[in-house]
Amino acid sequence: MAEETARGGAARLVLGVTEDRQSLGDQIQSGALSRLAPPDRARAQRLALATLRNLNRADAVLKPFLRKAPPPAIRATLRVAVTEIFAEGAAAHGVVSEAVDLARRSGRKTEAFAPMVNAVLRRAAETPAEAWAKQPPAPLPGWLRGRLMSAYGKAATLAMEAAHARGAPLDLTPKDGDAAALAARLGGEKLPTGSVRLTGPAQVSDLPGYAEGDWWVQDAAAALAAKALAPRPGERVLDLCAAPGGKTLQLAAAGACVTALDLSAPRMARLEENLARCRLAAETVVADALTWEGAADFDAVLLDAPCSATGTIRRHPDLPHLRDASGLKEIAALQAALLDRALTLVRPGGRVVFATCSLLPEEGERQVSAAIERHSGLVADRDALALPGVEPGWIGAGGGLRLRPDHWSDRGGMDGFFIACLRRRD
Ligand SMILES: C[S@@+](CC[C@H](N)C(=O)[O-])C[C@H]1O[C@@H](n2cnc3c(N)ncnc32)[C@H](O)[C@@H]1O
Repeated sequence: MAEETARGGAARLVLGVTEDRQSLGDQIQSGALSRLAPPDRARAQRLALATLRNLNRADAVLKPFLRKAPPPAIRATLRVAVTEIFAEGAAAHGVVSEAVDLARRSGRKTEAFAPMVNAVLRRAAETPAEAWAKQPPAPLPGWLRGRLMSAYGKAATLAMEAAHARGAPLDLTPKDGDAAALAARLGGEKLPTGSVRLTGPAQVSDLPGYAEGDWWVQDAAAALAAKALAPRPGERVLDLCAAPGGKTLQLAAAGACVTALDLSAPRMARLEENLARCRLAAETVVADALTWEGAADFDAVLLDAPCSATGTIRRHPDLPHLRDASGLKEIAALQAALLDRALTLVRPGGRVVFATCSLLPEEGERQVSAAIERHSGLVADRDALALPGVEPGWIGAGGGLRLRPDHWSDRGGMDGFFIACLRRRD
């Protein structure tokens, strides 16, 4: 497939996800868009994300005009083209002629399909816009949908699917905590929880204050974990699964003495870059949290555990194509082991914040109830979750904060997250 245009790059990314089960991140990191200039690279990514969020709509618009399934590369080109026309409002003429060109230039196998691409897209482009709009949001894969239905019911699950289709705005955390000033500076919205939200496309590194490290990108839901830990200046805080460091930055900005630990050296290198850009300091350790022999007297430990990442589908629409339920048991067992480990590293009376960017109770509520059963004297501190902007209904019976993509649906949603603050009473 030709790569030298943003549309070609987008089709290649979509194909990589749907056919090769390769994440967008991995493809981009391994150079899938390296032949494009930076603005086209960004456009290719945006278009691939939009296409993956709208695959069912694209397929519904294309279906009446396809007599049989086209080869995967052609299908990806068609899907990207109709997404650009219907979701982004691009002029059909230019989109169709480039898609035909792409088919022609992409190799012998696809060349023969160029006339078909032309005929199908010309007719599909005439489809009334309502045919696109009336399609329901893409259903989640059965393994995930079933679990969400059991946990939250049908209406909430459909609302989450709708939130996934809408995508995610860009949320920032101000280093000095002054969300009103940052919102005014960048023309964003100050969110009730203290993050700043920007809508519309933005090149992050071009925004005022990026180079100076005045803020960092962090979803509003993710920002609540460090807020629940409420670090005080001078407190010794361990960030146990720290990279790439959004929460480390929050803890350090609050004046805590932070030890940031992560298993992954490349991810820790990104954490160090982030600290340097924001002119913040933390001790950094590359180690396995399960075997690391550190001091066991931290005032607080933040455990942002590895998880299914099902709370981040708004920004990672490739995820439902890549994951299935296999591995869930293992990751839940790792979370329990990490939580047990975190509890050994905090001083008596200290606190452990457990967080995952997952929508699944087995990676959230059930982890906390099981830990409380395993450890006498351990309690979930509900008061720690009574933070500005947190609605009381988001705090569950077990004392954990359940955040979902359909929360704040009128202001652009939030990532799915679970956060609990545990205290050792021994
Ligand atoms: C959800 S991410 C952390 C995100 C981070 N807290 C932030 O706010 O930017 C989970 C991290 O856990 C790390 N990890 C996984 N297993 C680990 C282990 N056994 N010990 C330490 N870190 C681990 C991964 O490398 C990954 O960076």
